[in-house]
Amino acid sequence: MPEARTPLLSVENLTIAFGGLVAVRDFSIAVAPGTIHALIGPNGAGKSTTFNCISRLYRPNAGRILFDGQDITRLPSSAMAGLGIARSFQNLELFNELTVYENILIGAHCHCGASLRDRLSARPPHLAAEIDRIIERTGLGAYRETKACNLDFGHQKLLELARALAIRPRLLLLDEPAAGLRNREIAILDGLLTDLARRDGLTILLVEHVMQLVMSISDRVTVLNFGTKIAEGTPQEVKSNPAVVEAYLGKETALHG
Ligand SMILES: Nc1ncnc2c1ncn2[C@@H]1O[C@H](COP(=O)(O)OP(=O)(O)OP(=O)(O)O)[C@@H](O)[C@H]1O
Repeated sequence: MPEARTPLLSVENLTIAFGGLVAVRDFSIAVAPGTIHALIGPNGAGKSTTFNCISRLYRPNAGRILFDGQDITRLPSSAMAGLGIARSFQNLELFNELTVYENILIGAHCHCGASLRDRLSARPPHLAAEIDRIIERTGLGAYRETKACNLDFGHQKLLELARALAIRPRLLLLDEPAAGLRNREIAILDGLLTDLARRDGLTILLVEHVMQLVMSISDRVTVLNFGTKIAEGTPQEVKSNPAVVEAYLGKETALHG
């Protein structure tokens, strides 16, 4: 059972406040290697804040974050890629004037700390083959030389995911990867994420509102409400949990993905 394995990522008793507002309180989560774990909850529940603590953009007031047994709570966000932690953002963070290939190339070079220009000019052949594999896998084959700004929204989202994959992560943190996607694109994302976890053994933690995707791909689901964990379990367990249904009251249909 995946749940019994030593977690790749553990968040222990995380608390973070903005002024007087406690955004996340005493929150813990354990993400087993090779699994897909979803973090869900109503708007303002603290999901992105938790993500920002894990990827070291925010500094928690209390608690610990362990990656593969190493305490990363005080490490800078710039150290994450080197450890094998990649993330995508809710608001896309692409280089609009660069092509699909170049955006992924920059992701692939992120370990080396070189300038943007150096990263673009250094094109070792082994990387080219790897980037082309990522481009094909993420369904961007027809857009290799297209500038990011000329892609439609769905393909821009896939490009963000492709760039995250280029760092060869062990842990992928995805902030609302399905937001704004059409059903057909969600189906592609579903297949891709499932394949990355099942075939490549990648560990994925995602924040997502699209319940159709969450319920389809997740091994475990953790539910936050008002900064506090209110439920955790398999998609089926979480879906029928009264506290979860109540948190989503008025939005119950959103849970039946
Ligand atoms: N940088 C910040 N400064 C002040 N308050 C913040 C900051 N970031 C988040 N918050 C507050 O913390 C709470 C949790 O916000 P957060 O964005 O983590 O929720 P969320 O679950 O990701 O919501 P959504 O699903 O709408 O993205 C909210 O009340 C929000 O206003």
